[in-house]
Amino acid sequence: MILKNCVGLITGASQGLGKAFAEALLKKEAKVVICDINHAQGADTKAELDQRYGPGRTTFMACDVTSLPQMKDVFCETVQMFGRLDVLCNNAGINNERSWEKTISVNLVALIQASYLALDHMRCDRGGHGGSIVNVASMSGRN
Ligand SMILES: NC(=O)c1ccc[n+]([C@@H]2O[C@H](COP(=O)([O-])OP(=O)(O)OC[C@H]3O[C@@H](n4cnc5c(N)ncnc54)[C@H](O)[C@@H]3O)[C@@H](O)[C@H]2O)c1
Ligand SMILES: CC[C@@H](O)/C=C/C=C\C[C@@H](O)/C=C/C=C/C=C\[C@@H](O)CCCC(=O)O
Repeated sequence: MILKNCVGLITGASQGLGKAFAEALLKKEAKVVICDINHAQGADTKAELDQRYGPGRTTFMACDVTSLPQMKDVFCETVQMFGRLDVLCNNAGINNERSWEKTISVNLVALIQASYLALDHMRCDRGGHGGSIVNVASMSGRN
């Protein structure tokens, strides 16, 4: 898949699978926005990816995916900074057995909200270029 100069936004990408997805896009010469609730880890990861893949290709935006105003800002800043959005990866997820409401809010509601926001920027009839939305799930979701 040709991703050169494409722009990907990955939620929960300060560490773990999200960080690995960011690296996969950077290796294909895309630009990446990593957004995460963990400011310190996000800043460290941006610095590490800048060193590995060159400056100006990775941006960190601190946000809580369950906050619609924060997510609206993340999408607007992404397009202002890089001029386009081609890939959204809804990766942020938690496994909080003490609060099923919070788990549903992060793993499901935020994913749907972010997907609608992405469509606003990707839709060809609204000035976008189309794009792809990748949702990360779990076998736990089947049980
Ligand atoms: N690791 C596994 O074995 C596994 C298995 C099945 C599914 N998954 C799914 O893969 C995804 C990534 O998992 P991982 O193992 O890399 O997890 P991880 O805990 O290492 O990383 C998740 C990231 O999401 C961020 N995050 C959490 N809540 C957030 C919020 N409200 N707003 C913004 N960012 C938030 C965290 O700060 C963290 O950086 C998750 O959706 C998880 O459910 C992982
Ligand atoms: C229970 C694992 C998964 O459903 C939820 C993950 C939520 C947050 C990510 C991270 O903090 C924890 C990951 C833990 C993974 C544990 C075991 C995995 O090997 C399970 C793989 C099967 C699957 O859930 O798809």
